[in-house]
Amino acid sequence: MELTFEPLKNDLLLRAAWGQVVERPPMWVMRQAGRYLPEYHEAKGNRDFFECCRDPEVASTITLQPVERYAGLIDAAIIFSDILVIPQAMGMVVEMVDKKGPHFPAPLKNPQDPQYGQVLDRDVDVGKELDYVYKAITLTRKKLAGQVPLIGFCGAPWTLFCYMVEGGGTKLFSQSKTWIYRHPEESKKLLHKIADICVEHLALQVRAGAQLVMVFESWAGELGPSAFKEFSEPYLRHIAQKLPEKLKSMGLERVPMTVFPKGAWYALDSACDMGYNVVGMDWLRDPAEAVKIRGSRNIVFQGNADPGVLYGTKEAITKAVEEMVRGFWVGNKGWIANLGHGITPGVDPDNLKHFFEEVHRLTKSS
Ligand SMILES: Cc1c2[nH]c(c1CCC(=O)O)Cc1[nH]c(c(CCC(=O)O)c1C)Cc1[nH]c(c(CCC(=O)O)c1C)Cc1[nH]c(c(C)c1CCC(=O)O)C2
Repeated sequence: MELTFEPLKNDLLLRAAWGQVVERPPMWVMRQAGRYLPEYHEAKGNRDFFECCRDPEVASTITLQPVERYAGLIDAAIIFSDILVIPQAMGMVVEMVDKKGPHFPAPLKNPQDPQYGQVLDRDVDVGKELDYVYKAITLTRKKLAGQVPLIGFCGAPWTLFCYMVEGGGTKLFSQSKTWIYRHPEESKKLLHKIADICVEHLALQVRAGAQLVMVFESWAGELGPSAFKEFSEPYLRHIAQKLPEKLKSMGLERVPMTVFPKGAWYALDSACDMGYNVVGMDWLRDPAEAVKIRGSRNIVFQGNADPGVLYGTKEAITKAVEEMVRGFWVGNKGWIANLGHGITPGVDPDNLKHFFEEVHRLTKSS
């Protein structure tokens, strides 16, 4: 049951993500639909964040805002949703506290916490629980009318696990570390359960119209190399392996897959072998060094300017773009221009325009 939409007028992102030679690098930025845009606040009004995610009309409107503002420059839309919809689908309560971020009133305390057993045993009907995401994706594809491809996403198991046990953002990761270093087997059971739900959620997003999927491992950098190998990598691999199988069983074509193991600079080499087409990276990594590590593998990089450079001058932004272009843009392939993490509140939207224009200017004839 494949839905049909208007053909893509701009498929640059998809061609680049498959590793093809392209006329210029595609570009978009993480969190491009968000708080730095005045029109975002207008569309959101005084609604709660998750209320906006659950309303396909509002979610699609917000998704389209950067595509409209940066028309002709931006090469992708990313569905307005959140990584924390998976813990919600698993039965946990998650609130978004204004200016503070996500809050779980009842995080998973330890393996004896009855909620842990409930979350593990629960037979999650992902299609039903997250139906609003799929409706928002389908509606967004219709509204996009082929302008640019639509990206679907999920949080990676380790990152979602952190939120589920910490109850929100954290600097110490004390609960997450207590779990993995005191209860490794119980932690892995939960990570595995989350990974299976990720596969299902991504597959259903593709069925609804997502044309590339991205897995956000935002807290990868909290793990050292060996803990990453044990508590993050196996689940990232699981997703990359199972998603194409799942899509096939649903009669759907495969889509390019991106992994973003933020902060895990030591894992770049293995990230190139995890089964993903695209590997995202933050600004701690020098582009030319990353390209060296990749070697001859047909992996595409995504990133990686410091999002904070957008608080700077136009000259500073130009310099950051020049560094990326010099390092990443070799042989007219292998790079999707982006920031190294999400765009932050308070950035002047015109500075993002300058960022996009400079990527264009500096890559058009090379
Ligand atoms: C860790 C994480 C979350 N959510 C997400 C991640 C992974 C990426 C990353 O590492 O940043 C992913 C995400 N969140 C959002 C998107 C939408 C699409 C897009 O990129 O434009 C995406 C891809 C919207 C959002 N998700 C959220 C907002 C802000 C909501 C608001 O206050 O209006 C938006 C636009 C809220 C959110 N959601 C989350 C946090 C920590 C916060 C709050 C604080 C913050 O942004 O610093 C969890």
